[in-house]
Amino acid sequence: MPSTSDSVKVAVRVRPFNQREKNAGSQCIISMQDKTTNIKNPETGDIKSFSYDHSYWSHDGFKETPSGVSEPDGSNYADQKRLFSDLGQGVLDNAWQGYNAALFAYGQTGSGKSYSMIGYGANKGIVPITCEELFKAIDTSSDNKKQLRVFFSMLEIYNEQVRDLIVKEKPPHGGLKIRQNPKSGFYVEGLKQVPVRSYKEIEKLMESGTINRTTAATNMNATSSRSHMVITIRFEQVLVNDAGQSNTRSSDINLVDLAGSERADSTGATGDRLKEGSAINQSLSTLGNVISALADQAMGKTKVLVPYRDSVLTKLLQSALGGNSRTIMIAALSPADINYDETLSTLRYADRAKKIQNKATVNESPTDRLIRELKEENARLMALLKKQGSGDTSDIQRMLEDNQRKMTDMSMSWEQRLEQAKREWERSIQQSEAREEDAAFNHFPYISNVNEDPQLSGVIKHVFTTGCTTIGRAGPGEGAIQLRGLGIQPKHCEIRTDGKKTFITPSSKTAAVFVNGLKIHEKTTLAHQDRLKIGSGSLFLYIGHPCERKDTDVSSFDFDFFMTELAEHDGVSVDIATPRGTDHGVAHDMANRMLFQEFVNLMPKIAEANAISDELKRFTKFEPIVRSESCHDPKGTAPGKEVIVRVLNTKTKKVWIWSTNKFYNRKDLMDELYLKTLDGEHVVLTRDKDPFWDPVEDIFLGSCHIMLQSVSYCAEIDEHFTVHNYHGKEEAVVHVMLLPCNEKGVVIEDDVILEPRDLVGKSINVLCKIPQCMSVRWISDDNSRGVECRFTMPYHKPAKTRDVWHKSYVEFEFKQQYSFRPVTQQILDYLQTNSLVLELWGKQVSEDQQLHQQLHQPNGILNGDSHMDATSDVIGQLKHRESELETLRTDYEQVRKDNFRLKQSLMKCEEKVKLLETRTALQRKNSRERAPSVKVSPTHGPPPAGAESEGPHGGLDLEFAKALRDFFRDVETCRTK
Ligand SMILES: Nc1ncnc2c1ncn2[C@@H]1O[C@H](COP(=O)(O)OP(=O)(O)OP(=O)(O)O)[C@@H](O)[C@H]1O
Repeated sequence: MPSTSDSVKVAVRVRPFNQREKNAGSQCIISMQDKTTNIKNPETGDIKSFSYDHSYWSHDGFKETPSGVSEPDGSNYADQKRLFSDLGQGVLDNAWQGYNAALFAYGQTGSGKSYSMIGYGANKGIVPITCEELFKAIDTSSDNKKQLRVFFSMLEIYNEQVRDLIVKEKPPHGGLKIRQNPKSGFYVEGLKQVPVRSYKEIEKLMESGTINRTTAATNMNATSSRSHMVITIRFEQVLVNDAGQSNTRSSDINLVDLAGSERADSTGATGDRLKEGSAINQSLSTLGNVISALADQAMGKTKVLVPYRDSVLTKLLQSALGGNSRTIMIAALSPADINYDETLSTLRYADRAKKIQNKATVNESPTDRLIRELKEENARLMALLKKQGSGDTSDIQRMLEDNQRKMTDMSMSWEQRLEQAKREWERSIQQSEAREEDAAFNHFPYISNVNEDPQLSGVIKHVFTTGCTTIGRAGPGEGAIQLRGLGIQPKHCEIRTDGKKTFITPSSKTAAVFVNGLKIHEKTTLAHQDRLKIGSGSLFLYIGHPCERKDTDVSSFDFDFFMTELAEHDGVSVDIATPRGTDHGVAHDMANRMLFQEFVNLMPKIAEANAISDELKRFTKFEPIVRSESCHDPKGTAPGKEVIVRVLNTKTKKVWIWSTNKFYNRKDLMDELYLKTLDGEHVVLTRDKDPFWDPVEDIFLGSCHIMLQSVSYCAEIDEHFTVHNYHGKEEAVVHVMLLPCNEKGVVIEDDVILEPRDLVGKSINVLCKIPQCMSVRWISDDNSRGVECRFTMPYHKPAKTRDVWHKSYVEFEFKQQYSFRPVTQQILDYLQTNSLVLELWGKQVSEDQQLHQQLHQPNGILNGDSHMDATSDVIGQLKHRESELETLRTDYEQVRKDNFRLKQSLMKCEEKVKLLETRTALQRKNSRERAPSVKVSPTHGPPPAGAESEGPHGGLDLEFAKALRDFFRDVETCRTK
């Protein structure tokens, strides 16, 4: 069979700026010459260059034809046609020759993967063009002796579960199973492979697959950027010779749109004790590991283990990566400076991938031989089944059924298979056609879904005919739209239209409905192109009555638009996104734009986490905060800002501060937990696996700046300073004294000097006192919080006051003497231009301590109405502890039983040994007394054949042999246990 050794072909493509990047005034950091791609570090100006098989410039230099196709404007702009002729055509040629082919798109969310693979509107991507061209070639093929067959399948991998996108129904619990065939490798059991006759049919299947994907994504709270989509086109050429023998040449073309690469590795979550826990990105990180291992192998490293088995994606694509396939990878790049880190990591990833060597073989064999092989395989499996007896044979049974199905398929004529598929699929395809026709979008107002992935936007539409429509989680009924997204209540809101006007009304105070970024509480009129957010993440664009639709272009109302609008209503843009051209310089300007982007990306995830917490009754509230570094900076002018997440347990009142990376990691785990609950699993988590829980920690509450200039003049400071928190709000008032003193710490009054320079070479002594802190907001009623002050006097070690608990008027009674000896000009300069930063830190009692306190407080937790809240809180915690204890008890009980059984077996064995010893001695004695011609049974091992019929004492020998056998079996059982 012909085979070729080929390295993976790699192409990179840079897209135009998106609206958000344009609004932020982004700079393009990518440039290309021929096959080389360069990236510029926006902060240092350093340039790194990479060379690939193709470098596609699609950033600018294009014009749009009247039909909406982007074409080069006399420039080197790489359009969709060029990508197809460079990459897609090769895939097709390979398929005709019988080679497997694979095409991957890799890159961060929104970098243009789907644009290259699937395309948008008139700009069709490689997948549709390849399918279209395949059918064009099939239709013009004049070879009558060849039968050409095409099969289509489409699946999605999310959270290591496989879903068939062609099937509307929910996949079985845990998703479709991955099985391994000793010859053909891994495959998805029960995945529909639909025989198709035309490109039109593929288009319909892709359309319905996209609807299924969108519905699943909204129901499961899974944005598509977290899932992988694999489309497989199987192309078979069956050649029948004059003698009627047929030969099948086949090719699997795998077209893979990968999840956004920004979360490919969990290193970002360093420092989080649960960083290894999540499976959501397992496929993507394993893909990276597989590519690295294969690249190492290609560079001559030996003993490299390629971890294909570590994820669903890499199992399914084993042949595409280092196996029997010709493979192409498209790395999609954002041009914007704010995405520098991510784009650089994509370029590095692509650089590694190009080293991989594949060994593609033509898949060709006589059909009869394929059937014969399947029959032989089944005969072998049957034999195995018999041998296995009553053991677990489900895997063998499944393989047998699978082979049987393949044989039936092969023996059916192509026409019969098409007919069967037609019957199966036509109804559902017709239904979706009918739905569109019936929808009457042209006559009535409607809402159209908006998704993070533009491919999934505008896929689901709900029309409002005159009257009232209820929206909610409750089952569909007359005049009802069922939405299952997060934070949607059974009856969430209603939309009423009277033929001219449309109104939306939330059904309760707690039902979250936002119109154009603003939360509404009462009946609100909707206007054409209004943006709706229902619950915590279901986004829709409202399309008004036909008479209102003056502007029909809705392309600008994408996910970004929604998020930016919501963020602006939260006051985010004003605070953190300083407009370009302000006096902070380019670096600061970029930092602000990055911060704004990070905040906007974080907001919807925070809303989802809050909704999950509500639904799972975890009493945890997440809040994004922009932390200014000036809080900790002695000059108070540090421009740096950082987005962090404040986490509050509303029951225990414990607070944590998480980095955004830690939050994203925990959010993955929350998503997994939520999915399990949706699947009907009752999950009891111990604390060490709980994404909502962490041990208590000290919390930075705020700081105040005390100018040190007075110290350099030996002037006293005795003032009350306001401690401001991250929001700039008053957190407490602290009384601080910096009093000039002598070396013994005795305060010197009225000895201010006029010229600090005179102090050079001498000493400054200062007594620092922090007597009290007042109006501390942090202190709660439940006696579980305390505070302390921390600061670092310049040129001295960090210091802190004592911690004081449960009081909002705190007496620290702190006193410490500091000396600057000898005073240098440098010290004086520092004192004259800097401040002492006094930080107020919140302390928290651990939950276990709190529980203990509550149990032992004078009135006891179980008495009195005033303790109701504390009581239910403690009872909740006790129940949780009890369930953990119960799990441990069950485990312990199991181990104890096993132990008991083992001991019993051992005792039995010992008894048998004794019995056997006695019998052996008796037998020896007997045989000595008998005639010497009588055979003696061996003392070890089973008796020889025919021993039962020997002599008058055969019965005793038999019993003896049986006892021996039992003995050996028991010893064996003990050993294996
Ligand atoms: N070459 C291009 N020319 C014009 N527009 C492009 C190009 N590439 C991408 N875009 C636009 O950028 C946006 C994001 O692209 P796309 O949806 O393909 O990203 P993605 O990487 O697939 O994102 P996701 O991970 O969410 O699926 C889309 O609006 C798309 O139209």
